[in-house]
Amino acid sequence: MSRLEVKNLTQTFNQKNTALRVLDGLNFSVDDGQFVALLGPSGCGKSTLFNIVSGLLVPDTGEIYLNTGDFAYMQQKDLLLPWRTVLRNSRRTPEYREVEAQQRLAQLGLSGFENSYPMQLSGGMRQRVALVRTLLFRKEILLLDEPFGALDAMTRTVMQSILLDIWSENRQTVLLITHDVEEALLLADKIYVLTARPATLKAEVPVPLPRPRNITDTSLIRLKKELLTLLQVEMSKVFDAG
Ligand SMILES: Nc1ncnc2c1ncn2[C@@H]1O[C@H](COP(=O)(O)OP(=O)(O)OP(=O)(O)O)[C@@H](O)[C@H]1O
Repeated sequence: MSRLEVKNLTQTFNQKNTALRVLDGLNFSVDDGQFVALLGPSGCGKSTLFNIVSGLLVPDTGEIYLNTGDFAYMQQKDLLLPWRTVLRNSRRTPEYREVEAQQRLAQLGLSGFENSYPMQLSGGMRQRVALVRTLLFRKEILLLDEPFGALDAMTRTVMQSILLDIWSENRQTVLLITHDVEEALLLADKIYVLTARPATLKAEVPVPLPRPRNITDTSLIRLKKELLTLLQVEMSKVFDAG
C-alpha cells in the first residue's frame, strides 16, 4: 500500500528576476513502512521537495497524496529554540514523554546535557537533539533532511544503526535525504536518484538485502558503483552549467 504519492510536482522560484525551475514533473511513491533514501546533486531541489510534502510550500503544479497519518520533519537546520534546555527542546510540553525523552537522549549520547542550552552544544550534538525531538513526535512518516550531515564518520555510523533499530521497532515510513551513497545503501529499502536541477526522477534502485548490512558485501559494492555512475552524470551537469 502506498503511504505517500508525489505526482507531477513542479516548482519554480524567482531569483533576481529570473525564474529558477527547481522541480520538473517529479513522480514517485513510498509504501507503508518503507525506508526510502533520496540522492541527488546539491541544489537539485531535495529540501524543496520536503517543504512541499510537509505542506510548508505550495507547489506550482502537482499533488501529494498522503494515505492517512501524519509526519515529523527534521530540517537541515536544527531549529532548536535557544532559550530552552536540551530536555525541553526534545519535548513539545514539559510533561510530554518525559521518560522517553531521557532514554532517547541517553541512547544518542546526550546524557548529562539535558539541562544545557543549544548554544552550549556542538553542531553534531544539536543535530542529535533535533533527531530525538523528531522521533518523540511518534508520527507515521519521518522526513529526515540530512539528519547526520553535521556528524563525524564514527558518530554517524552509531546514529545510523540507532535509527535502524528504531525503525525496526516502529516500522514508520521514512524518507531520508542524504549525500552519502553508503548511508543510503546501508539503510534504505529503495533509493531514488534525482537529476540535477530541475529535479526529476532519474532512477529507482531497490536494495533487497537483509539488515544489518555490510558495505563490503559484493552486491552493495556493485550497487554503489551503479549509484556513483548515475550521480556523477548529474554532478557533471551542475559543474558544466556553473
Ligand atoms: N525560497 C526560495 N526562494 C528562492 N530560491 C530557492 C528557495 N528555496 C530554494 N531555492 C533554490 O532552489 C534550489 C534547490 O534548493 P534545495 O534547498 O531544495 O536543494 P537541495 O537539493 O536540498 O540542496 P542541498 O543538497 O545542497 O541541501 C536552489 O538553487 C535554491 O537556491
